[in-house]
Amino acid sequence: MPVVWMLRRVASRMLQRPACGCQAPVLPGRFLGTSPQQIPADANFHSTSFSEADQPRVLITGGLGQLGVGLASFLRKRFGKDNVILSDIRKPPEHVFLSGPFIYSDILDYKNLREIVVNNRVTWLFHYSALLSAVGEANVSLARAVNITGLHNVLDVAEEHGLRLFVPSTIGAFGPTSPRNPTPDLCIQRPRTIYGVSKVHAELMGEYYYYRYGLDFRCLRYPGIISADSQPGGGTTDYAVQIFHDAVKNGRFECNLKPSTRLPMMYIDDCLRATLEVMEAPAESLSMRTYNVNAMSFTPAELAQEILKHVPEFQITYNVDPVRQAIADSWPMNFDDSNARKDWGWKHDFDLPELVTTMLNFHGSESRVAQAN
Ligand SMILES: NC(=O)C1=CN([C@@H]2O[C@H](COP(=O)(O)OP(=O)(O)OC[C@H]3O[C@@H](n4cnc5c(N)ncnc54)[C@H](O)[C@@H]3O)[C@@H](O)[C@H]2O)C=CC1
Ligand SMILES: CC(=O)[C@H](N)C(=O)O
Repeated sequence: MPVVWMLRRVASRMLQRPACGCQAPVLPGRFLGTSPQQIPADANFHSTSFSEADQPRVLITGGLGQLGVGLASFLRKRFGKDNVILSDIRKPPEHVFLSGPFIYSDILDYKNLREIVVNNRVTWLFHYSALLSAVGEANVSLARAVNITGLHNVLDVAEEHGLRLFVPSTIGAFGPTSPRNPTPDLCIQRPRTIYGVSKVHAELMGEYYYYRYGLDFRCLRYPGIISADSQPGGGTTDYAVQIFHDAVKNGRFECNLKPSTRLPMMYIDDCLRATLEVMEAPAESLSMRTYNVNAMSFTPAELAQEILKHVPEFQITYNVDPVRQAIADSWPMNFDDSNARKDWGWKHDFDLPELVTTMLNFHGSESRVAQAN
């Protein structure tokens, strides 16, 4: 039986490997047993048009959070609607459900994940499921399960099926003993949150699978991401999203970080573009598998100053949350992303003034529509 199993593994690997163009792997990750559970495949998934046939087949885990829906829409424009499957453990809102393939996927259920990858011939996986920094501190055991055990499942499925795998890391993968201004790619990483610890683990495991098995693992350390049409999921940088909503709606905002707390930030359009660019970069251009990416860096006071230029009556007050403040005080103030710029040509489009104009325009037009209705 072990001989049959080994042959099956070798054959399936020969068929799967070309998708990423990596070295042949050395050892299998997990036993490929049969699963009693069948997920009915959505008819949409099989209706790939001729022109879409040689595009990557993408799965996004944890896709209903702040970033996943935007990523799906961005990738669908590039690869075709039916080639990008959004997944999560939550029920999608109607507009998301109607916008393209959606499937239930719990990353803690290894067989379920494997079945989705196999049934839909997935070739690229964007692993977005996670508990963020503040939520993670409030529920350490769940954060450990989702961010660490879940990652192990994803790594094994990706390795077994020859996927190209993107896992986002974060400025939170650094800690108080890291150089903070600026923080380079390679330096001391001793984070003090379960979120940060799990992300350092993800970076190291992904790189280990790359060197050991040839897994095409790619990882960006995102700064705080600012988006207009999606809510943040419980992080330390959330204030920089909420402030725009409150400025337009109420003309005031209560900030849970001190006015002088400087953190690296990025507008979502830059974040999604960076993610696709690193996934499409030729393997030989990547001197590393985990890169810092950055756009801007500001404090709540500086952000409020910029908003005041557009909303003269805007007022900011401070009611500091000690948990979030302690986390922010241990994170980078400025992020050195020179390796990403050098290796695969990373360049951001949005600085603070463009960010503020774009965010206020979005919320302004939303509130005008609401008033008109
Ligand atoms: N939003 C940001 O500012 C930043 C995000 N990142 C990373 O980007 C990724 C996406 O971030 P967001 O969209 O902001 O996160 P989010 O917290 O908004 O969404 C995470 C999603 O994971 C899902 N999830 C939780 N448990 C799951 C499970 N067992 N199986 C499947 N899905 C599960 C949740 O339902 C949620 O929809 C995360 O890995 C995060 O660490 C990194 C740095 C900055
Ligand atoms: C920067 C992040 O990783 C996230 N937004 C958080 O604040 O936890």
